[in-house]
Amino acid sequence: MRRGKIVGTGCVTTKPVIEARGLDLTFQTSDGPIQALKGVDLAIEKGEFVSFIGPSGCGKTTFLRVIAGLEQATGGSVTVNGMTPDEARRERAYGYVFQAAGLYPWRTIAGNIKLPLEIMGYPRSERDARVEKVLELVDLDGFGKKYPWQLSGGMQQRASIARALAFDADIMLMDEPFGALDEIVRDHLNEQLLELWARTEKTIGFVTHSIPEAVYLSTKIVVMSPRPGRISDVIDSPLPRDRPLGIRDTPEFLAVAHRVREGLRAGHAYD
Ligand SMILES: Nc1ncnc2c1ncn2[C@@H]1O[C@H](COP(=O)(O)OP(=O)(O)OP(=O)(O)O)[C@@H](O)[C@H]1O
Repeated sequence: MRRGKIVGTGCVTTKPVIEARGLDLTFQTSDGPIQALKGVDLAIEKGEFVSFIGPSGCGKTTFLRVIAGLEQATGGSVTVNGMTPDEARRERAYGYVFQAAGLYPWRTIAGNIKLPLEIMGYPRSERDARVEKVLELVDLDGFGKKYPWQLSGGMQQRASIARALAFDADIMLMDEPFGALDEIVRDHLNEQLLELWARTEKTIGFVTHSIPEAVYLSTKIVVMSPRPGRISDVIDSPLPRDRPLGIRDTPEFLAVAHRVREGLRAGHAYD
């Protein structure tokens, strides 16, 4: 059994869904080694919404890619649902959302969402049922027959989230999915993402540059600093899970945002 509960002497402990221990990653480049991650320790529990925030080059994307098995660590370990990242990738343990929506322009929205399911050999009826379900989850029901260019940027990004949801994995890894969108659209998508998270109870890892976005979305905020990339603070949010956008004006929210900002400032002291 790869995942689940460890039952000890009368107490039940749930294993973290994602766990990194002493994680190092050094890229060998023609200009010499680049230490992208150093001594990263982190445990993410089931159902958490974890944001990674830090200045450019601090290793946020690299960390997400290591979790996803798209980069190999050069030291330490990572487990995903108790598996190596490579095994977890093969078992489709996560959905991955990239910075750009990356939809094929010659395929309809439904066709884009279906593509990975087709490659994996899912039967047609199953594919159609899944597409309908995920379009509804991202509030795009009725848009399956449209082409990407017929949708706004925010809708395209929602379609790419739908594509990542199609395998119904428990984990979603999202690399700055709303970075290119204007603030009003972003606010709306943040609200929708929280609703989606509440409905599906997924575990989410989310990269962002935005302090308000990190604080609004997360149950845990991981502040990272560069050269070498490491974790400088981990903040467990005291905010309730049910969060109207107005929560951003409350003293509790501003206190968390202040701590994130302080963590980022401390990280910049390495410059
Ligand atoms: N494939 C690679 N080969 C060599 N160096 C790399 C590679 N990928 C990332 N790096 C380097 O590793 C460091 C961390 O990069 P990474 O993209 O993870 O940072 P980031 O925090 O996500 O940055 P940003 O916010 O700009 O996306 C940077 O110095 C980057 O140049």
